[in-house]
Amino acid sequence: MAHRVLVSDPISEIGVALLNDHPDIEADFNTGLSPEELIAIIGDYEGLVVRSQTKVTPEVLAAAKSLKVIGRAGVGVDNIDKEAANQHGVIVMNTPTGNTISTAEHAFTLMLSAARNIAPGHASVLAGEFAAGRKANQGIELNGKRLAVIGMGRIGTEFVKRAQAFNMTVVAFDPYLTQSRADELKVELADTPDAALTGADVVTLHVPLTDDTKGIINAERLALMNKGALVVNCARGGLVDEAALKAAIDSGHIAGCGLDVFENEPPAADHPLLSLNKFVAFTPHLGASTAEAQENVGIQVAEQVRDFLATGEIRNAINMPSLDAAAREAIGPYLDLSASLGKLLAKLGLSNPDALRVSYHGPFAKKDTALISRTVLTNFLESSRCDGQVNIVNAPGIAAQMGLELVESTINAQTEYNELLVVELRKGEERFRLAGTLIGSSPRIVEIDRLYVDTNIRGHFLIVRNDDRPGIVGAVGTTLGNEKVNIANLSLARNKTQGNALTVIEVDEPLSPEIMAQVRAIPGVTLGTGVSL
Ligand SMILES: NC(=O)C1=CN([C@@H]2O[C@H](COP(=O)(O)OP(=O)(O)OC[C@H]3O[C@@H](n4cnc5c(N)ncnc54)[C@H](O)[C@@H]3O)[C@@H](O)[C@H]2O)C=CC1
Ligand SMILES: O=C(O)CCC(=O)C(=O)O
Repeated sequence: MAHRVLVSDPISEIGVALLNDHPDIEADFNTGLSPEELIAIIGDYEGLVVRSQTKVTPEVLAAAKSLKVIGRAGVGVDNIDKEAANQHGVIVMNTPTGNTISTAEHAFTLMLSAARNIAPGHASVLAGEFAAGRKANQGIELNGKRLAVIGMGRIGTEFVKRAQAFNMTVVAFDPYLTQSRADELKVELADTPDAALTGADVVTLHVPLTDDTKGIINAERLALMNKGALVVNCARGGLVDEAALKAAIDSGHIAGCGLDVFENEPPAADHPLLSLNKFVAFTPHLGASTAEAQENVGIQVAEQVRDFLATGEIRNAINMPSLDAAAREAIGPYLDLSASLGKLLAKLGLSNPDALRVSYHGPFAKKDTALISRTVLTNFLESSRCDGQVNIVNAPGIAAQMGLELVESTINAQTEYNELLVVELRKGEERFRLAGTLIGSSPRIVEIDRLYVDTNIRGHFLIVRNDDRPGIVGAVGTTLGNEKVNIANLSLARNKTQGNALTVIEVDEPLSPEIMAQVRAIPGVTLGTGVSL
């Protein structure tokens, strides 16, 4: 059956066509839906493509019983309830690069427009007040002025390049900007927003709206800027305390602002900032509204959603490690191995563990291991809980609710294998571990509870713990033979000091409870588990 995708905001036609061109995808373009209308139909769809108009609320996600992926044609995902998406196991992807240049150009335009009174000057010409408009609208030169940039990601960096061409000096605050990158970009690195704003003539914002950044430009910080400064916001409305900005402009300390975004969009007609008529430029969230940007993000979002639904490839997910074709090639066999190790841990390991530790021995460091660890966790939880609610997106949240800590470690000590993946359950002082590796390119399980085996990762298995004395494995084999169960493979391991042994028998079909009961009744068998991986 085709994967159904709802495109609920306008994206470029080429994006919708890309989705529909795939034989396994059926896309419906249905925009302008009310929240109730969206809730009524979302249950039919596996994919949802939005821009910023559609609000993906917890109520929408609760109704989205088949939804697997939300694609945002743009950067900011604040219109999508990430918590609820995680809880429902829905991957959220954005298209981080497609609108960078358009948005940087727009922000720069707002700075120039506010500085040179383009909007009030334009209005005066239209009103037939040429001379009066000329007299009233003397501007501010940007040459040599100090620019503070809050957020030096993709858009911030592009803005800076343009500002440097205008001979502005730049100071930047971004907690993830290193000194060496700041040196490379020829910007002064500030340790705090306060340090960036002190003595600045212009501030421009290029950060996502989060609990940390909400209201990042407030009355105290505006007061740190030079008299006559400008505020440019082409990121998100909630970043600026609008009342504080209006008060600072009214007081004459701040000259004006260029805003593409407002705390509530559209702003009310009587919004206090809209009454300003000098050093202002307002646009209706147009940062990414160019043909080029919309084509870029429309194509990117369609390709990402299509590839995820058709092949499982994950690109630009904000709630999942990425798995593109190259990464899949590098870690694909380990994903298969980690899924089997997770399931086996659930069958053989400790009940109610406190921690699941995933350790990487050998040159794993060059691989992106986050997805391997998450695959172990997901399969462990899925096989332990049987409620069908666990998936790779919500597994960390479910583990946290259960009080199960996922611990990852990289171990440099040499093992007899080039790379060894060890998964271990911990409960107080108790430990239970499994290990696997690649032999050639084949994933193999090579250790069960510190006993060395060599077995496949897929198939039906009988795992027997028994006293290490003659005849027991033979008796197990006879029981299987009597029941016409074919043995495909057998791996034996023994612990001489403890006098016990472990046998992993691969069989052609799942073992019935009756056969398992017969196996467990064999004298000397201490544990018998049937597992299908
Ligand atoms: N007006 C419009 O139409 C558009 C608006 N946007 C907005 O612009 C924002 C930035 O976009 P990009 O540059 O592409 O994102 P990005 O992810 O490349 O850059 C964001 C930067 O903010 C930094 N950051 C995060 N928290 C911070 C904090 N507390 N203080 C300072 N820096 C912090 C990050 O380290 C990162 O470098 C988006 O989140 C979106 O909200 C993006 C595109 C269009
Ligand atoms: O035009 C749009 O879809 C809004 C773009 C935007 O705000 C973003 O990409 O974060």
